[in-house]
Amino acid sequence: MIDVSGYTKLYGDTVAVQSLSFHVAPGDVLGLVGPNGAGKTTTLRALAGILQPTSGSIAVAGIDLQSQPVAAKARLAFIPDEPQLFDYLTVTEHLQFVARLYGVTDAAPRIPELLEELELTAKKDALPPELSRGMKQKLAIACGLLHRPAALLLDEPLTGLDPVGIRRMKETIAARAREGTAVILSSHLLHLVEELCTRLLVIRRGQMVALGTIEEIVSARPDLAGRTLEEMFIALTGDGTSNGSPNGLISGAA
Ligand SMILES: Nc1ncnc2c1ncn2[C@@H]1O[C@H](COP(=O)(O)OP(=O)(O)OP(=O)(O)O)[C@@H](O)[C@H]1O
Repeated sequence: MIDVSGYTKLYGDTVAVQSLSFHVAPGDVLGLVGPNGAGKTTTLRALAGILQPTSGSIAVAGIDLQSQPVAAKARLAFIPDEPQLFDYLTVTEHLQFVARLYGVTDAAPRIPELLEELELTAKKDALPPELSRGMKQKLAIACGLLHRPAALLLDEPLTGLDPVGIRRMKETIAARAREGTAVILSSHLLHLVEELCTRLLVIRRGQMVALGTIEEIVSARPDLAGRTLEEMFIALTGDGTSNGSPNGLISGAA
């Protein structure tokens, strides 16, 4: 569903991401984790078609993002960590606008369903400046889900949500995966990653250091057995990793 091959991104002389290759199948939730500056946002923005790769290729639902950008983008949704909304459109108008952009034919019943799922019904006529940070985040996610994307890209999706909102958001993400959406979730919240993700992609300084299920990663690094995800993260991304070569840590690469 999402295929990345040799993705590399340079900013001038800075190598932000180097030769990243991975696959996310329908129903998979891939946790993209790494320290600050590791290249997670750069990777998500490339997958969303916002950043052009320096080299490599990306396909969504079998459609090449560089040669057919509009068709590929029509199959995905990218929810950035900062919600991008229109100040003069109400909550409902946002969804109606997105429905027209993406040609969603059943928007009339879908919009109230999504507003209910994301607990926005009471705010359906509000403008973004009247919404809290968490409500803005929920609206951005509702807009992303309206066209039933085949690939869902989420950058820190829980920012600003209250405990009930967090639980509902986790259910929303898990429900989309059960329906066959390929999900990539980038977060520093390792408990979220552990709970929702079927596989992990750990990057450090733009390079992949581990890919696979936790079991696959542990089988490539037996010294990580019995460790918490936080301890694994520190061992995989710290400067003093015990086995030296980052490439030796990669497991289950697609
Ligand atoms: N527009 C840009 N111009 C130059 N360098 C950039 C630009 N955007 C990102 N970088 C650099 O690319 C590298 C990867 O940054 P990126 O934002 O992808 O990291 P990240 O993993 O998302 O970090 P964080 O967890 O802090 O959000 C960093 O070294 C960063 O300084």
